Amino acid sequence: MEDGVAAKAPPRNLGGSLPVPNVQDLAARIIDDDDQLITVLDRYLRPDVVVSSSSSSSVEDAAAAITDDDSSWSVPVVDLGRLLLDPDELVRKEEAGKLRSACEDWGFFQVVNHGVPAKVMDAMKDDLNRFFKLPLQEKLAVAQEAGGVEGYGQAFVVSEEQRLDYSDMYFLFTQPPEYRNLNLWPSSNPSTFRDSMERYSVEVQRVATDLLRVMAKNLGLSSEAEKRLLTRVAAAQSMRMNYYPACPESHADKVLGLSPHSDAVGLTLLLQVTTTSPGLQIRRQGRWVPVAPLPGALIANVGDVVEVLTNGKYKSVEHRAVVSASHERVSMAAFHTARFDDDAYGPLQEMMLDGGEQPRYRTMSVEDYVKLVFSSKLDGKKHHGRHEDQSLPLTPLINH
Ligand SMILES: O=C(O)CCC(=O)C(=O)O
Ligand SMILES: [Fe+2]
Repeated sequence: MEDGVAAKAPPRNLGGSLPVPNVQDLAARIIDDDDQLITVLDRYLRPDVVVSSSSSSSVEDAAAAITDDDSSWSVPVVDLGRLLLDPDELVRKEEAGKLRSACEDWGFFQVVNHGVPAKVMDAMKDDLNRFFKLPLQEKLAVAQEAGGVEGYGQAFVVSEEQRLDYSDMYFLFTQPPEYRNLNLWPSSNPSTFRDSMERYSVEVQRVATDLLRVMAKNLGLSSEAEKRLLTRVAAAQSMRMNYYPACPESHADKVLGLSPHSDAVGLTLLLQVTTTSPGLQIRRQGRWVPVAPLPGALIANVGDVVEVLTNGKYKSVEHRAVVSASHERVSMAAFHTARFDDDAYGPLQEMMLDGGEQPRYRTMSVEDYVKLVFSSKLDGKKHHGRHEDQSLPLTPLINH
């Protein structure tokens, strides 16, 4: 992708999901009768999963799931204002050190003081809450089309046997503006949705870019390699908006809001739209660790693409969402990626040459990679992660 060249609309044949029931609608019609529930929720039940703390109704309860240890289980916090703007270089360096260890050791961190105006965040949250509260028929005005990935519906359902996630989602390409399919953006209800999304999207892409610049410095990349990192990781953006209805008490710990997965993108910035009800958990040292929503923060996480570009120095981390017995929950993930016409995802030369390392991941065209992602189910860490296995033949799909 050359600078200044107008982007073409994304390919329309990226794959799609099998149609599934609307979970918000299903939850609204559920009667608290155990026999009936088992039938209605059959495809959502996870006999193989122990969902701890899912029935907790408050942030405190979720945090309490990790009481035996201490703050070493809370996700690190990075202050972006301090990182970029503090007049004292030592302070900036100290914050950059925090970002480095967050990337190397956690793969997840909360970003505070990020400069996204509170009114931009609040308007986005309000419009999203309003959207999900609309009657089903109105939401279906922006429903996913058969074979498409954008719109209101579900993603990653590839078989009738698959266990389903207890959530609905609304997915849109947001950056560059040429990627937008405005037919799938509400125009009149909520009437401010498009405007809120435009403003929020620009701000969040700026936060991703700021973070990546410091990450490039932390990795010791040249300005050339930094540019490549930014093009591969923050040239495009899509939003996945998630709605998790409350689930009857007797079943809330038997379903999952979102299956364990790592994000198949460069860098994710997640907004916990609902801050009063926890749900996000990350896998760390074999345990599921809840991430308590910090009001106003964005939660950043390293995606599979950054893992590939850094040749495994920064690793993506598995996470999932659990549901509450008493509260609905809304979240919004901003995914940052390359543009579709960028050539390929693969380890950056500089990330290998420095340590004289071999590439540990295959190089794959961006479009093939995205198609692979959308045609699979969410199932832990995979895609490029799979190619880390040294026993796999390292056959580049395309050379570059
Ligand atoms: O709802 C959450 O907290 C997690 C959402 C998420 O992981 C995703 O949309 O990829
Ligand atoms: Fe995710």
